[in-house]
Amino acid sequence: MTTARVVVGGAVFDRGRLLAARRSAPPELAGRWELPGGKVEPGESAEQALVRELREELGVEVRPLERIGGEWPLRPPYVLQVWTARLLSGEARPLQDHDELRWLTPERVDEVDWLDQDRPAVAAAARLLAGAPAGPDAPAGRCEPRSRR
Ligand SMILES: Nc1nc2c([nH]c(=O)n2[C@H]2C[C@H](O)[C@@H](COP(=O)(O)OP(=O)(O)OP(=O)(O)O)O2)c(=O)[nH]1
Repeated sequence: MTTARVVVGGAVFDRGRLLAARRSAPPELAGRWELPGGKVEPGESAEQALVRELREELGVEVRPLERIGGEWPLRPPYVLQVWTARLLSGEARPLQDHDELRWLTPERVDEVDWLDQDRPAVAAAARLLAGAPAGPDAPAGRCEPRSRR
């Protein structure tokens, strides 16, 4: 049996909005929107990987807050786990893997064509951002709905 490898996605919050990133590659995913992130490397925690990936891909510094409950299969052996994160500094730019970024308020989160595997986590993130309970799989603690920088 192959061990699952984790891809960590970040539900990045800033001033009441969620960051969405449009993939530019590979061809089968290009044009669809995701929670930016990437593969967790050996010896790294998911939070460390998220901080590294968002620095590389978007040029921002974030602080991971908490994991959104659940895990979603990607192409084997990868599974997607999602963490909420607060934007600490930098202005997000599509430096790598993406060709467009958008900051979405919770009401407008459905405006973009999310990858199917991201949709449950995006819905949970939008509920957290709106200050509502995130459902049965929600993390026990509350996530700060709005960042204060
Ligand atoms: N980052 C990210 N990847 C996702 C999401 N949903 C989803 O299906 N994927 C897929 C796309 C890729 O096949 C894989 C992650 O690859 P990646 O290209 O973002 O990761 P990486 O930066 O570590 O990749 P690499 O260039 O080092 O190979 O997971 C998501 O929400 N975030």
